[in-house]
Amino acid sequence: MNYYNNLYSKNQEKNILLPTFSFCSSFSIFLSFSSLFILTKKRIMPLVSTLIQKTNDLAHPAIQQIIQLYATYLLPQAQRHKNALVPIGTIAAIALGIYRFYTKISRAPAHLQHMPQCDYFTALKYYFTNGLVHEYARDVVEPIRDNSAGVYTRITAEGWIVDITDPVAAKQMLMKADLFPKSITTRGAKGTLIERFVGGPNVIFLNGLDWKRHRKIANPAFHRAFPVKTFGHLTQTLFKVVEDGDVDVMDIFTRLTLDAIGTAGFGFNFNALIDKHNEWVEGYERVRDGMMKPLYILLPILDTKLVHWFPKRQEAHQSLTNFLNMLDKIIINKRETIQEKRDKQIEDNEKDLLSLMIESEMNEEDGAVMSNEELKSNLCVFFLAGHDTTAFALSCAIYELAKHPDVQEKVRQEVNSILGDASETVLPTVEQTKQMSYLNQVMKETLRLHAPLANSTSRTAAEDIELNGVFIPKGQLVGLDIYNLHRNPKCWKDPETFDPDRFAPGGEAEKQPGSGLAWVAFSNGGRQCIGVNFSLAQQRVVLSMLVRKYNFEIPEDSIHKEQIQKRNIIFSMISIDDLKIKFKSRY
Ligand code: HEM
Repeated sequence: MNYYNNLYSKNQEKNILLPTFSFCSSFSIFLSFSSLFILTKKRIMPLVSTLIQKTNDLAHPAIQQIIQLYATYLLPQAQRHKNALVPIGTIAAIALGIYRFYTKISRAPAHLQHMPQCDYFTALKYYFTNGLVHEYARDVVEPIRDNSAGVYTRITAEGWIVDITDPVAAKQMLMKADLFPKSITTRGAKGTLIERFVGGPNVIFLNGLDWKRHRKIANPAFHRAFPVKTFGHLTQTLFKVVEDGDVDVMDIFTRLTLDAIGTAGFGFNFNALIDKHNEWVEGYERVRDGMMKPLYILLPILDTKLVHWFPKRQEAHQSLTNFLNMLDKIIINKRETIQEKRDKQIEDNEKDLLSLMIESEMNEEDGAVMSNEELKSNLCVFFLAGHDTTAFALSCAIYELAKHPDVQEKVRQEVNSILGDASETVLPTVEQTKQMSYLNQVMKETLRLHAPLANSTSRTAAEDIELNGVFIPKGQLVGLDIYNLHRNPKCWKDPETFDPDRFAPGGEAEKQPGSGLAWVAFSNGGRQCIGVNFSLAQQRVVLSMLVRKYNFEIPEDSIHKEQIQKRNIIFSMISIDDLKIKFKSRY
């Protein structure tokens, strides 16, 4: 643990707040010296002129403008009226101080200057204003990606990170999980909303032996849980809620996936599809929305010691406490019922993930266990990682089907050939969904263009290492830029075009250059998404039932007509505002 703490503190030195403090102190010193010079009035003019010239050569255009103003208007005045020296000197000192501040924080640290860097302020603006993903990619990342080894650096709230957009480098990183442990900076500061929800001991953030123990207990649950009946019933409920006309797909799929993860995760029905204003749904939304506020990530003290100043924030904390208390009770009850059923040898059909994890722990021969606290923390991350992501994937799939009527019809024909074309609702079985190969291609191509996680969580290089020939120093934060890797023209022909045939047998996806990884929607290697099959099964059931029941079109006045307007939210998750699709019943 000490080892990770050392890496942590090393990374913290690169946090964006620290240069601010260092600026304040160096600026004060600078100001004192300049004032001293000015007050003694000794040969001040030649010194000022030299400084101006030197700074002007190096400075950013904005600073150059300030210097030009100073040299054109203020300096001549100063030469005429000697009394004006003090204020003018102070302005000069401030301008130079700003320049120093700018260069100090906006340039990547020396050990990263051998790789391309994203513009600092553009990156910050994107982060804090929930910027549009495609604009950021087009203006900032693409020029860097296409003219480099696909390894670049950018600033984030965690500090300077090295991001990967190249398939070979991606493979090198993902296949050496031990050399790239998860960074603990991602968890958030102690006591914040984020940290209380997902920062506990769970499979997403743990490393080493603890991670292995969690994964060992959770893996069997995810290999056995294919609750297709649950997914089918929820889709039937969705049919009752949706009316013909413009449907906000993000809204309905977020509600459906919330009910799915509640029911299939730990046997709790949020009832979000039927009643989206009930206390549990609204409570969960308060927590989710609260976690997306960058201000509290940047200034965690507002979320902890000073939280009593912010009543809305307190409400979010209270909702989280209610949710965590509810999970505590569920876990205790589940342990008791499972033990009872074991004693009476009663078999359940579709078991939830929590039951399967408790059973897998009971079956462990080498005695690996998970405490109730650990079980709870894992349920929280299954929640966060599993429900918005799948809702996003479903929404984008329906969008692409609406945009490409030929693909929509081909999927419908395939599904009808398996489930029958009678005008009635049919719940597919696991076996039937596995036969839907074209639907599967559509899902994969959707996840390529619209990966719900635009970036992986950050890792920390455990030693000096090279990625695709680029040197990465020990202790450096590293991550996958999934969005820009999935659109890398070195891997994909016409990467912006939606083409499910890329994933046909023998298609482009199977013929990737080198031995890299160009499709990593669920990551890969030891730390691949544990919920991949759970999510894919859910998508197959929901999409196959929807294409049989409805035709889809993009409304004429949609802001997404040409391209989905995706926004960066938190943890590199992406959201879409107001994505409406026209639904028309077929029966
Ligand atoms: C379309 C849906 C989903 C996508 C695109 C997705 C994507 C990902 C990605 C990219 C990672 C790797 C993150 C990293 O290494 O930084 C990941 C990890 C993970 N995902 Fe998912 N996920 C999805 C659904 C789910 C579901 C349904 C669950 C659980 C119910 C889940 C649980 C997890 C967990 C626990 C991890 C961490 C695994 C580990 O580190 O051992 N995900 N997911």
